[in-house]
Amino acid sequence: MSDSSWTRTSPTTGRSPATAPGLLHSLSPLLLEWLPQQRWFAGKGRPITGFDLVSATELLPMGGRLGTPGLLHLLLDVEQTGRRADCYQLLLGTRTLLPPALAPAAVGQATGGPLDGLTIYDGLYDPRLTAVLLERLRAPGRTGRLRFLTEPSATVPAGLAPRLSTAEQSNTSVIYGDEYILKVFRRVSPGANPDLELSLALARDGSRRVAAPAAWFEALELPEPAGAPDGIGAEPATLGVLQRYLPGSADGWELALRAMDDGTEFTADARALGAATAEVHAALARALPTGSLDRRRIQLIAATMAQRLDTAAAEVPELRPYRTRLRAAFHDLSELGGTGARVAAQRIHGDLHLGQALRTADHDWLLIDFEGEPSRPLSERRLPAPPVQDVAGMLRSFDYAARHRDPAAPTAGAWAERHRDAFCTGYAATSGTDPRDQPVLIRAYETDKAVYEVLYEARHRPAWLPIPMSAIDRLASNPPPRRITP
Ligand SMILES: Nc1ncnc2c1ncn2[C@@H]1O[C@H](COP(=O)(O)OP(=O)(O)O)[C@@H](O)[C@H]1O
Ligand SMILES: O=P(O)(O)O[C@H]1O[C@H](CO)[C@@H](O[C@H]2O[C@H](CO)[C@@H](O)[C@H](O)[C@H]2O)[C@H](O)[C@H]1O
Repeated sequence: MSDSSWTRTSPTTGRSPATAPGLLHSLSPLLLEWLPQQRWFAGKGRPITGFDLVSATELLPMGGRLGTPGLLHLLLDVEQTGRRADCYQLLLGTRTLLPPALAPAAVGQATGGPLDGLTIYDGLYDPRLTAVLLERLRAPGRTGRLRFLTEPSATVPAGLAPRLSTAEQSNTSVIYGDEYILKVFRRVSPGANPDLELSLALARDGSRRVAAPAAWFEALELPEPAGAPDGIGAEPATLGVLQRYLPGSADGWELALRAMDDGTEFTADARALGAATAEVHAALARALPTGSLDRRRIQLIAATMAQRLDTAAAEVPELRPYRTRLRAAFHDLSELGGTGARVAAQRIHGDLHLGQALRTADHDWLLIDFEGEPSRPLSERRLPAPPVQDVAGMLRSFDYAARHRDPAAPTAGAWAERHRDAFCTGYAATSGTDPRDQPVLIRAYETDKAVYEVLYEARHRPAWLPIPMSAIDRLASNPPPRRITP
């Protein structure tokens, strides 16, 4: 590969003139090694073949006095196996000397260009830099192509102490003084990120089921890379959201596992979570556009699900013997479309599972992370969808919790059934619509989710593959969700 492929830049980048020349040239060799090691890097296993600098903004001058860090904001298109893959957001710190506490954040030492001799590191690890970011978020306005906005009803105090979140996550979050949490999106697409769009709509509707956004930032006027289906474009791209932090909260996954391990019941919580989910759905339907799916759209969804099954089966051989029987669920969905039935659709969470529900210190359930399924294009994630998709996600999650220690444990099936049932009962009592009365829809969405999970586990956690495989086995023999309680 020629050196020039590493230094190619868009002619219309939003970088500040002081940082542009040679910037990518000196960073490329470091990023080539560092990026694939990051948890949030989505293109693992495929070689990086080029970088394209979309924008570069100095938030704090680089190469200042000895010991003074600089902060450089980058949007970087990564090309893999010769095609543009994703755009990533990097907040790079620069120092002449890296203190030992920041060693785990090191990216490497730059040679040549404007960064020559400086140590480059992930700036989100550095409280001095994340304190600067909070100050920038508190003051609405523009810096280069970055725009910082605040929610008028929120007052974020100055000087809150930052710390990097240690949660396992797809993005990177910084907690400020136990009052606010800033999620910095790593993979960036044009348009409002549904995590901001939905949380804001819910908070403005008065919902207490969401951590209210107080400030956010976005990228403006970015060039559309040639031939990129989901590249950075004319619409502002959400880059980060500062939301209320819920100290002392625990997520539904931890709580369900604890209950499972202790042999205690979690059904009252499951019921309350079903009710909370129904409340969120009602608020989303009030606040954002709704619609109904016609025959063509239902059949398209069914065909897409069948396609995803084929893709997963091509990669995971364990799935192949079940393919024909699983397809029946998608066939039935398609037939449902053929009957002329219209299915109500609205904005939904899109990737709901127990880890996306936080139980506060006051035993109230809130939902977080409205980003949708990260592997799907943003445009698709923002379409109205049947709320039963979220219900199916949560039902899958109770099954995961039950089978987490031993997928074949004799008690697992009954535990899962009781909690799935309690969730549906809570949902039905609040919404007036019982998901168990939509067996074709719920079976199709549950099957689609289980297929997604098989692929997810095969790629990320192969030891967990038996968990969704046990569901595949069950779904292939077609029992619709059982109603235990009325
Ligand atoms: N508002 C909040 N209050 C307290 N903890 C939170 C809040 N939002 C997120 N978290 C914690 O951070 C973790 C990751 O958040 P999430 O939004 O799921 O990030 P990602 O989309 O990067 O995976 C959550 O599992 C939870 O532990
Ligand atoms: O955390 P994300 O929103 O990025 O979601 C991805 O990772 C999840 C695992 O962390 C994965 O969820 C699956 O495992 C969970 C237990 O760890 C379980 O509760 C979920 O039901 C199951 O789907 C999720 O699918 C994936 O998109």
